[in-house]
Amino acid sequence: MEKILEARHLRKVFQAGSREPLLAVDDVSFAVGAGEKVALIGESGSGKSTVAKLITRLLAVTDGQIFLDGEEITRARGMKLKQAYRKMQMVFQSPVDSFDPRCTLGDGIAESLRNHGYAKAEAGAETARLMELCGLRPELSDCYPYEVSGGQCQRAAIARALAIRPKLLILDEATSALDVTVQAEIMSLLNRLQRELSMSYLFICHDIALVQDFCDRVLVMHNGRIVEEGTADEVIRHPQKKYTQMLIDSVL
Ligand SMILES: Nc1ncnc2c1ncn2[C@@H]1O[C@H](COP(=O)(O)OP(=O)(O)OP(=O)(O)O)[C@@H](O)[C@H]1O
Repeated sequence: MEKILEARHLRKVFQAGSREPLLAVDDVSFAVGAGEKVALIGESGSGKSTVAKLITRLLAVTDGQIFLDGEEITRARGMKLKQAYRKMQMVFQSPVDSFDPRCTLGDGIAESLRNHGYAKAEAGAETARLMELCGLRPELSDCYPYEVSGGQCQRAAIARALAIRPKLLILDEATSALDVTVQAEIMSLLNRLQRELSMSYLFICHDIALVQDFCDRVLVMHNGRIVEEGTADEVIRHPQKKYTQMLIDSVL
């Protein structure tokens, strides 16, 4: 399978003032294939978000390499990083915070399109199409982030991430702040979008039950390392590590 993302031996050490250095990510290697949905799970503090931030270049790696669609982006900056963001987008846990509170949802999505070369009129039409694709009524385009529900705002954040047709979507606890029904709606939206647009997902969450029917492969993270890997069924039915069993017991 063609690889859209490859992380090789990633390491991240946080060094804050006089405190002991903290090894948050320790020799993490994995790949995400084209069209593949991979889950990265683990308890709070295991290093999942740090991995996401290293891959999206929001944090600099201490060591290791990152390849996106065959090209190394480990230290990409400027134009090269902008080009990488055309292929990879991220959706965060708190959709309201990821939008500018002074802009409507429609403006937020259109801005992303404009940043990537769309003319104003085209951006308006494409925003409407994306909102429809993500199950949002057109009139919500004029709402501010704090005027809509968490689920609607997360759909808008997904619409914005899709604006430039990325090959890879990194979702960091993207449904964790939503109640169970809305969570299920967003998972079903993500499933539909994946089928229609053949994207790859790196789905980061602490809840193994959520990814059970959704992801092709599961990576289990503990203390900064990937300790187990397999299909969701393999990992859930035959966990190899006590830690994975504990994660399963806590939710299933
Ligand atoms: N900017 C930072 N500076 C110092 N330490 C950090 C920083 N970001 C994260 N850490 C530490 O790195 C470790 C891993 O954190 P990380 O947020 O990646 O875990 P996580 O698995 O995503 O947890 P959560 O789901 O709670 O976000 C934790 O011990 C955390 O306190």
